[in-house]
Amino acid sequence: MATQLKNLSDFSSASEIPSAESFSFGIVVAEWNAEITNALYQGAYSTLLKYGAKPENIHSFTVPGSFELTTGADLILKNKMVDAVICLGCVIRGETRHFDFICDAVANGVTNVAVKYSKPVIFGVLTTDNQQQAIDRSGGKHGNKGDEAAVTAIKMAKLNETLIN
Ligand SMILES: Nc1c(NC[C@H](O)[C@H](O)[C@H](O)CO)[nH]c(=O)[nH]c1=O
Ligand SMILES: CC(=O)[C@@H](O)COP(=O)(O)O
Repeated sequence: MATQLKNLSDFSSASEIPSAESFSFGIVVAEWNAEITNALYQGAYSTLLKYGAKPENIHSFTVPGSFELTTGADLILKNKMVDAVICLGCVIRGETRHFDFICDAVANGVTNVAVKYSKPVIFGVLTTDNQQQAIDRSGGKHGNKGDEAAVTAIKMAKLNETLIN
């Protein structure tokens, strides 16, 4: 698996990460699998602060499940002046095909919201076969996808700023 070859929190050799000081962010977090999504949120929030974001410029909200992340992101961009939205969730496969429908809906949904508002909407959603894979990617041995989502949001906000000006 690709993630096993890359730590989600290792940016030591990554391209330069811009300062987040001038940017505002929305974070929308799914309540399903809260012990995982709370860890993703802590990773994302702390990473934004690490690269200079101001607490007052980080607007955080929760939604019931990952399926609602699309609507959450849309409502944030409709009502808040932010430079990027980070969507955090954890979808763990069950016995039925419900997993597939949620994952497809969220991936396509957040992409459509990003295009609708011409703003970066980051897919920080774990889509795993079991709980252990989610634990490993929310602060475990493979790092924290929340960290990765925050860095992606900073880089995309900078790109947007560069291309607008
Ligand atoms: N099973 C998981 C869900 N299911 C709930 C859906 O996301 C949605 O809230 C419901 O279908 C009502 O629209 N959500 C997750 O985030 N993770 C899961 O594993
Ligand atoms: C991803 C889901 O919705 C899943 O947790 C639901 O479990 P099941 O497919 O066994 O109903």
